[in-house]
Amino acid sequence: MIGDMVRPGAPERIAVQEAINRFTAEPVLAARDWPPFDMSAMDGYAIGEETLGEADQGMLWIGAPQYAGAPAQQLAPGEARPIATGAAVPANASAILVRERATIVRHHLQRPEALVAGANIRRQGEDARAGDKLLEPGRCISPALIGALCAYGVVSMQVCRRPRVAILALGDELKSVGNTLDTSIVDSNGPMISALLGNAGCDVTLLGSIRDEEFAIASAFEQLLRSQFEFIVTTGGASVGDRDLLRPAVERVGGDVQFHGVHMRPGKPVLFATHPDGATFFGLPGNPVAALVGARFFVMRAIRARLGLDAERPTRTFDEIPEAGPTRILKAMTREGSTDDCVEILPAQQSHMLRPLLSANAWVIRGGEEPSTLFPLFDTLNEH
Ligand SMILES: Nc1nc2c(c(=O)[nH]1)N[C@H]1C(S)=C(S)[C@@H](COP(=O)(O)OP(=O)(O)OC[C@H]3O[C@@H](n4cnc5c(N)ncnc54)[C@H](O)[C@@H]3O)O[C@H]1N2
Ligand code: MOO
Repeated sequence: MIGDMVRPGAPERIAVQEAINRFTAEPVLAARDWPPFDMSAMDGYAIGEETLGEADQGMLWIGAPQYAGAPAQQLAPGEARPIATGAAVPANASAILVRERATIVRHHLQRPEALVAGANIRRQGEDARAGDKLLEPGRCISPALIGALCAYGVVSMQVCRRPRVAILALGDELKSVGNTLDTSIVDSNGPMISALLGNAGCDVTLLGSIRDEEFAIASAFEQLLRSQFEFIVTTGGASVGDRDLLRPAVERVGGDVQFHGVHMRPGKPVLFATHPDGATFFGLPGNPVAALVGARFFVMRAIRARLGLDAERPTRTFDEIPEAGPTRILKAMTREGSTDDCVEILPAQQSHMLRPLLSANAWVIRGGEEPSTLFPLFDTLNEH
């Protein structure tokens, strides 16, 4: 449902150097050939066709060196031209003799052993041709892709705008990190969700906490809607207590609740709402692991849709017969190889227990009449 209700965002054009971890919104084409000209692959001597045969007693005179960045003139008859790696190869040169194989006698190159035509020459366009389609939409730009695109002459590209996300923690009891007494509750969810979504490429504004008052929460929402945040993510106040005021506040500002409550643990009270102005609300439960699960699986599903990406696929599906009852999302540790025996469900799965997160690297999703599946701890989006 989330995937159908969140649309891909508008693209923007950015410089290739700025594109790390951004997602392409349109195909990216090579702007020129690579290599852009016939180029020497070695430091050595450019030699003409007539010198390719067996070594003989003849000698070639040594011309002026050809360095990278200089245009290449034709070889003269009987010339062997010193050439640097990356330098343009003269049009009538047939091969490059590597420097270590060259025998120089009185400023002349002794005719070399037989060389194959084209030896040590990188041909223009052998890696990419101008106009080749390099990337489809929805590709994450990695450091390697930045290097390749620069070489292929790409200067800028259309990428998805970063999703703009506001994060607000609900709860009278919450204090920000560093401003706590021993008995205070630290707003740990805000920084955690901010880190998770920031890491996934979102433009995140972390707002801190707000007291449990419907009017105050609704006014904060009004302001966020006016500021055109696309995603308003809250934690806490999502359940059924007297002071759980998320839902009435969302409805007060015109939010349309699509679902509130999911048959799963942790994360049961999660809320998803849309707003006629285009914003999306996620109300995540206050219990820290429930908040993490909600951000990891529900908010990230929306972020994927917003970036034009498909739903995430599990890294593994188990043969296991599903249990009855709610879907369980279990912190797990996988070891190299990930065979059945290598997936350990960690102890202490309650949604206030953070200790298993110190070693977990995966989630096992079990129950809900589906085969059990395995997902990495975070959806970094990078492999797609
Ligand atoms: N009668 C029922 N009670 C509860 C139900 C239920 O179905 N019926 N569901 C339980 C489940 S499951 C969850 S999860 C929690 C979620 O409740 P809320 O979303 O309303 O969260 P709060 O009550 O505000 O807080 C719960 C817990 O989490 C701590 N918290 C809250 N915000 C933060 C934060 N930003 N950082 C760290 N910790 C936070 C808060 O202090 C509470 O200890 O409801 C159950 N109850
Ligand atoms: O589902 Mo609550 O999310 O158990 O902690």
